Amino acid sequence: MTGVGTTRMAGESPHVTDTGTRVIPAPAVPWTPREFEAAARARLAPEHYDYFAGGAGDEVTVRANEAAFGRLSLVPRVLRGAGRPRTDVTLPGGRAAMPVLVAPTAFHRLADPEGERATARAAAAAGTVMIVSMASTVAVGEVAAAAPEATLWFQLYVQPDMAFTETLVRRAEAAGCRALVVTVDSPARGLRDRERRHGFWDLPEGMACENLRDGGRVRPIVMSPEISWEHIDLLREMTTLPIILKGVAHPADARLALGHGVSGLLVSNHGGRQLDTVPAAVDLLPEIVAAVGGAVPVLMDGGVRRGTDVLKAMALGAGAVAVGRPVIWGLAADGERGVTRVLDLLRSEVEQALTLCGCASVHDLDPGMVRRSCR
Ligand SMILES: Cc1cc2nc3c(=O)[nH]c(=O)nc-3n(C[C@H](O)[C@H](O)[C@H](O)COP(=O)(O)O)c2cc1C
Ligand SMILES: CC(C)CC(=O)C(=O)O
Repeated sequence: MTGVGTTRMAGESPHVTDTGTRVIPAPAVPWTPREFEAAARARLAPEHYDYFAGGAGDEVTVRANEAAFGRLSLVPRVLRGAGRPRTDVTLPGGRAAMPVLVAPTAFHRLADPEGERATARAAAAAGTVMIVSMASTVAVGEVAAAAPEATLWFQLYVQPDMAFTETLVRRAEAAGCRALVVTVDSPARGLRDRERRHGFWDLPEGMACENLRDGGRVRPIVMSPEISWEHIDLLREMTTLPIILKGVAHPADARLALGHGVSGLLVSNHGGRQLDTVPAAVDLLPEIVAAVGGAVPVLMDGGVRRGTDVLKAMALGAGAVAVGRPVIWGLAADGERGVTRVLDLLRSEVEQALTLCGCASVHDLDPGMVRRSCR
């Protein structure tokens, strides 16, 4: 007889097979962040599911991000009497109750009519940071108004028209955003076959990138190969907000960034959506952490799906992690409630994994608790 757990969700009835094994049927409500994907897929138009799920090229990096966590093992410590662990962290833009942030992702109204408003309310309920995408389908000021308790950071693609970039920065400041996350891995848009196959180029009628409004029109997002460190210097002069560079992958760039007044780095390959065959984000992390030498916090995103993934990244030196697709899946599956549940699952998994590792907080994690296995 295999006891699979003591809690059951409404509507579930364990039954016994003729071999005597107790079977719990697939839950009506997803129990893990990964299980939300199927629920979301069932509700999304195929072209929108593929936009959210897909990546660049052969999606080598999309797969690598999750697979790399599977190749890392956690080695717990015992008998430390650590008690119930704390999960809160201090970040450049303030504190968060958990080390899992909402990564910037575009077009939330494709997933739920409330769009980014719903995501922000769920992030506020979880006490975590939502990084609002510049390509949000609700203007950042309205996101802030819908979730006054939320801690928001604003993600920016520097626009070659620096006067308009300044307009975007002022909109983020006026909305109360506490940091700017400047995405630097996008001098061009990634080559995404799934989007091309569907001919997914535009948002449906009545939906737009609301932050890009300029008079009577909505500007297109320009991804320009002309953007350079000079633009980061201009941004640094433009605002007192902490600047976090998102998408740094090479340790040489991490070292360069330190000379440009940044308050943090977010190691990321854009969820495998920009340059395909970039290494898994968690595999890039140790070299970047070493290059930065503690000068600024290093965050990471890409492939985080479990509390144990969060611990692995933090043991390797991340100050926090962010999740992209799991939040989208929660939003598409069940709106604000779905995002709340995804974040709550991740928070409780982090707490449980810290307990099992003998840690009183994320500060007790260290690289010696992570091993690379040959799987
Ligand atoms: C549908 C989608 C839209 C995204 N939009 C943006 C964006 O507007 N700006 C940005 O910097 N990154 C964007 N990203 C990348 C995420 O911020 C993040 O790097 C990535 O999703 C992390 O990987 P994960 O989805 O495996 O958690 C997007 C990712 C996805 C999946
Ligand atoms: C609208 C896009 C620029 C958003 C993005 O970064 C992405 O789809 O990965």
